[in-house]
Amino acid sequence: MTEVIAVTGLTKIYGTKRVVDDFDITVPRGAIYGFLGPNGSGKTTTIRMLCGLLTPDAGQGTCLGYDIRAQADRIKEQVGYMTQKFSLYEDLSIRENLDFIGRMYRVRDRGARVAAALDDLGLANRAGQLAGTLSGGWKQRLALAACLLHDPKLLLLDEPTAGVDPKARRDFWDEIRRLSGQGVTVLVSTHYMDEAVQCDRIAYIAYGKKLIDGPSADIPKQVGLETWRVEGPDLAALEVRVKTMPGIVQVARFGASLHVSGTDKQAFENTIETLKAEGTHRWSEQVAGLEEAFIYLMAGSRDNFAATEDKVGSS
Ligand SMILES: Nc1ncnc2c1ncn2[C@@H]1O[C@H](COP(=O)(O)OP(=O)(O)OP(=O)(O)O)[C@@H](O)[C@H]1O
Repeated sequence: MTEVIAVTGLTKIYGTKRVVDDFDITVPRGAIYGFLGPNGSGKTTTIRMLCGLLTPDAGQGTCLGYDIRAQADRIKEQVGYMTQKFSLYEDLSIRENLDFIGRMYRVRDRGARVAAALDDLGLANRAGQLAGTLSGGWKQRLALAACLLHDPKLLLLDEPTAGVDPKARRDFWDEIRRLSGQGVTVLVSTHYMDEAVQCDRIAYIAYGKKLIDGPSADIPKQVGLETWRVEGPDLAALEVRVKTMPGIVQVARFGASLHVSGTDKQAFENTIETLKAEGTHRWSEQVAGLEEAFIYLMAGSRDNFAATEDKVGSS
């Protein structure tokens, strides 16, 4: 099986809200697939339908070769799911938590597996410490270790490093890369650019619909940003002025330069010509990268939950 997830038409409706709307996705084995999108856009609901925790209102397909409707229990056994909030027991010790998860999944050689996980984590000498006393970064490493105990073939990570410092995020991603290298497939929802750039493929979701999907390298093209880089004096003042000019949809600071982007080719190029003619700054055309595309997508995203509530309220 080369496709770990293959679903079409996935839909979930709560009341009058289609929180996931006709969602298709194919995830190849070993891929790191990023789910990007604003709050309330349906990422968690999608993940929960894929792993058999939630029954879709429409749609069909397979996850790990099992039917997402008829064989949800089989899927749950083989998936590692790390939820947004720390879901282990804060008043159990680190070892007790791992042992409990091992029992739940009926892990063979549980004692040895837990000991190995503690060693891998570097927590063997703190195994008796209560999980609730760990820092955010350590809690997240423990949660990852717990959801790996039963050797899942698919990892579903829902904003796994929210609120975790950059160093701990990097360590976490080193581990994810290592797992992916071993053939574990990873689906991860994220709001962070440094996580998005780690993904092989990206799907961008808003209002429950998938708007963009493809290999990370293709995303900037799909977003359709034209970008110029500008260097020179007083970039702060230039930034304020350029933002209001016709055809400009984004001005982002990259070190000692600005990246100025537009989507309407004609209007954008007219404005760039006007600015270049001023002769005060150095302008060079730039191939838009994932960073610009990510900033553009996330900046254009209102909180979908609030937006939906507005719509409901005003109707
Ligand atoms: N059990 C439920 N009952 C009613 N509405 C729900 C339920 N679960 C989710 N929703 C709504 O569905 C929408 C999508 O929520 P979901 O948590 O899937 O989004 P998300 O993209 O994961 O957001 P976030 O990044 O904030 O976690 C939201 O408007 C949410 O309020």
